[in-house]
Amino acid sequence: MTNQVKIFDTTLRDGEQALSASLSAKDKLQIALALERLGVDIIEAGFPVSSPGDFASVQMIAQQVKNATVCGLARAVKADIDACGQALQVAEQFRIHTFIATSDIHVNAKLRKSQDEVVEMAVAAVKHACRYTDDVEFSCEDAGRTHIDYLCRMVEAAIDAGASTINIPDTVGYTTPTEFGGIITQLFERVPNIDKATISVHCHNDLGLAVANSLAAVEAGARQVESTINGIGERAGNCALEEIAMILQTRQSMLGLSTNINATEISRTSKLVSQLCNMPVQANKAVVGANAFSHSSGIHQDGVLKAQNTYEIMTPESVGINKNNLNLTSRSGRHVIRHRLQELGYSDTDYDLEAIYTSFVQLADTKGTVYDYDLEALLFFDKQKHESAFYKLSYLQATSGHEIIPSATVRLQVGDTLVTRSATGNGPVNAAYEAIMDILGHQDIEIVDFTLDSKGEGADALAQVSVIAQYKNRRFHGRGLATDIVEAGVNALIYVLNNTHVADQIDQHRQQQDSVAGIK
Ligand SMILES: CC(=O)SCCNC(=O)CCNC(=O)[C@H](O)C(C)(C)COP(=O)(O)OP(=O)(O)OC[C@H]1O[C@@H](n2cnc3c(N)ncnc32)[C@H](O)[C@@H]1OP(=O)(O)O
Ligand SMILES: CC(C)C(=O)C(=O)O
Ligand SMILES: [Mg+2]
Repeated sequence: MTNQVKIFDTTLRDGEQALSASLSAKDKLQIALALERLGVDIIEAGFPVSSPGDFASVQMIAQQVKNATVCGLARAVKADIDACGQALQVAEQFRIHTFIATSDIHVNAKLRKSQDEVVEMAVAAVKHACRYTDDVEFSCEDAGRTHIDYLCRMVEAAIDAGASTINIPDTVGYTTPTEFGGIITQLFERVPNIDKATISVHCHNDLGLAVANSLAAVEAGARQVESTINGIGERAGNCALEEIAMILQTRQSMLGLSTNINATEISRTSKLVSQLCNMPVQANKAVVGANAFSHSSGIHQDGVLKAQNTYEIMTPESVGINKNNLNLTSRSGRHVIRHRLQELGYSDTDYDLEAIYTSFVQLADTKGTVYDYDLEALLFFDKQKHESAFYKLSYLQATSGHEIIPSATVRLQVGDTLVTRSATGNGPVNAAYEAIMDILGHQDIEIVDFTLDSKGEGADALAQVSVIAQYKNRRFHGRGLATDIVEAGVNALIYVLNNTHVADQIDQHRQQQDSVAGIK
């Protein structure tokens, strides 16, 4: 048996089933090309019979993707298989995936057929699909709840009919790893022609076991895993591609298995899918969550600073993330504070670590995460910081709507002077930001993250904007809250500007001290 596990991606088919808004053909193509770069073996691009739009996007993907097999789904129905064959035939390599349910509950209640009739439909479907291609996959829907004798009978019949891949789905995420691995073992033991097909698994996550069940199946001999980026899919989703791929890579010496996945593309692909599908990734999601490579507690941060593998079983770089993240929170300790201050250019003699640490813990208790600026402010100006804001909003008017150019007028108090500017932009927030940048004389401030949240429920919720900006070599965080989204955005930027202003003062102060001490 081969040690190579094929990765079958069904983000565009099972994943898409779970989206509140369908993806456009252009979005689907963009995802398919990202999956190709990621190195998946098979891309299930859609269900061509379901709509003319799906047919067209499967066809477009089949035309453009060259380095993966493009696949389409079809019920055990001639018209579905014909639609699949027609959409896919332009591809360099394609697969028809046909399926029918095999559990008693589905056969009786949903299909309303006898078991014999269902076997006949499956065999006829596989044979019909083989008229288009040798690469035919057959799935026993709800295999996880199918009686093992009937499952063995169905698998044998489908292989005899010409299926080269047999997929065993746990359609409703009902099984447990030992149980699911046991089903795969029994198929290998009891189906006489099993060696003529690749055994695949397709696990859903209703009990949070999709990845564990897929792994158990692979350990029992399955050599294809069906999965989706970020685990999106029907209900609680499917086996997360990035998780199973990183399990096989990280534990390769124990499992002895490999895939064609280029793991350094994982982060980028995850972000693309999350953005186009409008499905945020939870911060603590394995491999791709914002916190997957963040360390927040002092003991861990100390460990990671001494040796990264104390708390990292894979590197962020291995999945395409630049660097791990050491969050400064009230759980942090002195080692990480000293490390961060060193990164910001301060040497041990510039500050009293014990005094800074005491103020830091107090600030972190009230603020949550402490950013670079906050840390520096503790060194110099903390107390005065907010009392004497250098920039204050004095007036804001923004206009936006359908078919008008968004514009904004902003009046800022800059020290003792009032300055007013107007600008246009691609939206009212952008226009207001342009006006502010004009007031500042286009200082070198880059907005690297802009997050808008609603605080409260319903349309009258408050808008909270969080902005992270890069200024010189530091990152500044600002938050703004208002009933108006534009005002919240402007408040967040002004918060940042006041911090950059203080940072400039700190720099001047340090330069003066250095020159007094005779340092160039
Ligand atoms: C587990 C899975 O994820 S399976 C894939 C699920 N994905 C989708 O359903 C998305 C695409 N589906 C669609 O666009 C539509 O459901 C279509 C075009 C396939 C069918 O639409 P309709 O003809 O209107 O049927 P509808 O969806 O209401 O009902 C499904 C019919 O297919 C039958 N059916 C379900 N699965 C299969 C199968 N694998 N093979 C044959 N018939 C099947 C059902 O028994 C039902 O038949 P009935 O009309 O005789 O009762
Ligand atoms: C069509 C099949 C493979 C499926 O999505 C499932 O059973 O969950
Ligand atoms: Mg599914």
